[in-house]
Amino acid sequence: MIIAMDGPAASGKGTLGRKLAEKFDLAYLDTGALYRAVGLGLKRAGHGPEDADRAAHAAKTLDPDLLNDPELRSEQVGHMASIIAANPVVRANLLAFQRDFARHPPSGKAGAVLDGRDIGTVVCLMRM
Ligand SMILES: Nc1ncnc2c1ncn2[C@@H]1O[C@H](COP(=O)(O)OP(=O)(O)O)[C@@H](O)[C@H]1O
Ligand SMILES: Nc1ccn([C@@H]2O[C@H](COP(=O)(O)OP(=O)(O)O)[C@@H](O)[C@H]2O)c(=O)n1
Repeated sequence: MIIAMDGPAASGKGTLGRKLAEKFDLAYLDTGALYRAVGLGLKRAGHGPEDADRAAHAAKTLDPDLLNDPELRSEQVGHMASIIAANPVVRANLLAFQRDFARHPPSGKAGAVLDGRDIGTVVCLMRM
């Protein structure tokens, strides 16, 4: 089972998505965190979000440890994420990560909840 939570910022995707994942024992992925993690990785390496090639590479080689970093939620990293999210190569590279998570949820879970702006429209289409 895959549950797609689509919606704009602060519409409650994360709140409801986490609750659904807990209730049905599913894996949960906050896809905004992926874009934020790319931003945080660039920031730590001393680069800006406009560096398209570096952002694309960082998205392909995403460091999963960054997903749990407290700085992920900072306003600066959120701003970087919004610039990075406009890069089509970054989006394509993160698509692979998201689809893999949906197809093979971690920890042997029977399904996944994905939250983001484009889950039902792009990431988790019927024939992905
Ligand atoms: N059903 C709800 N009723 C009232 N407030 C809510 C509800 N769902 C979420 N919120 C609040 O709205 C804010 C944004 O929720 P969040 O789940 O972070 O949104 P998103 O993941 O879509 O950005 C949070 O402060 C959260 O506590
Ligand atoms: N599926 C997604 C999730 C986030 N994003 C972008 O990633 C940035 C960070 O998202 P966020 O963590 O603040 O998540 P929201 O609660 O704003 O959806 C935002 O600028 C979103 O536009 C995206 O483009 N596609």
